[in-house]
Amino acid sequence: MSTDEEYEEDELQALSETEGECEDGVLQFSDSLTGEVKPRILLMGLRRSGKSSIQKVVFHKMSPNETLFLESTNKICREDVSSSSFISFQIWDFPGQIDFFDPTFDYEIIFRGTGALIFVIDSQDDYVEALSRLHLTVTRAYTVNPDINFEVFIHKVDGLSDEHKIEKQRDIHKRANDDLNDAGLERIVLSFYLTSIYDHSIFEAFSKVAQKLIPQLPTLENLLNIFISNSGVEKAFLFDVVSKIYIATDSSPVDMQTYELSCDMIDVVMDISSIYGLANSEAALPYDKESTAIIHLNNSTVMYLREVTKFLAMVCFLPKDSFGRKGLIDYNFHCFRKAIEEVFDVRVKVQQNRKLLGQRRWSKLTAANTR
Ligand SMILES: Nc1nc2c(ncn2[C@@H]2O[C@H](COP(=O)(O)OP(=O)(O)OP(=O)(O)O)[C@@H](O)[C@H]2O)c(=O)[nH]1
Repeated sequence: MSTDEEYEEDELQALSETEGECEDGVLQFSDSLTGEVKPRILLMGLRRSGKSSIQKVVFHKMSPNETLFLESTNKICREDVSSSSFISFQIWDFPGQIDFFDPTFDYEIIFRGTGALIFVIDSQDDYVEALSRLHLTVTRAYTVNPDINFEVFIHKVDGLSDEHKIEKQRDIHKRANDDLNDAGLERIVLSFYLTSIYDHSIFEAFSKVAQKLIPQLPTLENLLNIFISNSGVEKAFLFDVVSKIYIATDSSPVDMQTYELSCDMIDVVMDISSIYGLANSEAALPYDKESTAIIHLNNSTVMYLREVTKFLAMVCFLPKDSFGRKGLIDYNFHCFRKAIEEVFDVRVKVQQNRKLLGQRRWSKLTAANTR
């Protein structure tokens, strides 16, 4: 074990002891010592900017209107998202008022294991304070861990006209980057997204954030490219059916309408299956190996959904003519699924090895502490 890792574990151990009284789902550190280490996604931003709403809508299927009744978060809330074999990370929702100068908040430990930091800015509010907070957060995080992906969600854009949205994005982009340039930190890259929980933009933005944390992404894209070019398909997405995050697509550009249609198709399949398709009513998901759907659109395009793994589905768009060769498409899909399984097998093996290593470290640590 490297000295760095030893140091981090000592710190985590100390912190887990001080955070001992946390409730379920609220910050606890011991898992990272015993089990698989999942990349962290931090949700930060000012109070009421919409952090908890984003988490609830994307990962808990909460309807956007219900978020009006969400109470303010006053503790760091951690949640594991490991619904699919590829999407495996933790989301940490921070209370808006977190103070970097508070000695009990050890931001170094938190940032060290972070994959992405999402900073939420309420676009319907004055964002001067949010921008200075963004600057402080990003510079702190970058000094601890320069590998973090910094993602800025310009949120609640549902109330703005298209012109206004672009204007705000340009202004926020300019001001945030100017602040970084003034501090001599132009090497920090911020990515900006216009988001709202009232449409699909939040799912699209989260998809892009999650994709950056999937090490197998180039392989998946490659497989999708091979699949579409040999099957007469125009566009294919690989979806996590629970969150409707697309974890990969082929290399042609993504058009928002296609993405929205795919999300709607997944909703239709899940809704119909949960009403009519469940043989065993205790099954966790109304989705299994038999799940498949074909929708003919009125513009001669066919949408085709197939199950790939327990939690992944492929949704593709193809012209009606190409769908005539369904046998070929199904054969190619079969090959695609086999390849995905192989990628998945490698990942499972790596995870098992990591877990073993973690358990060994944990027993070493506890043995050392009891001595
Ligand atoms: N119009 C609009 N309102 C939103 C959107 N997202 C969240 N909200 C509203 O913003 C308010 C605050 O949302 P929260 O999710 O509680 O905000 P938060 O950032 O978690 O707040 P703290 O827990 O205090 O840090 C709620 O009333 C939400 O309904 C959005 O995309 N559009």
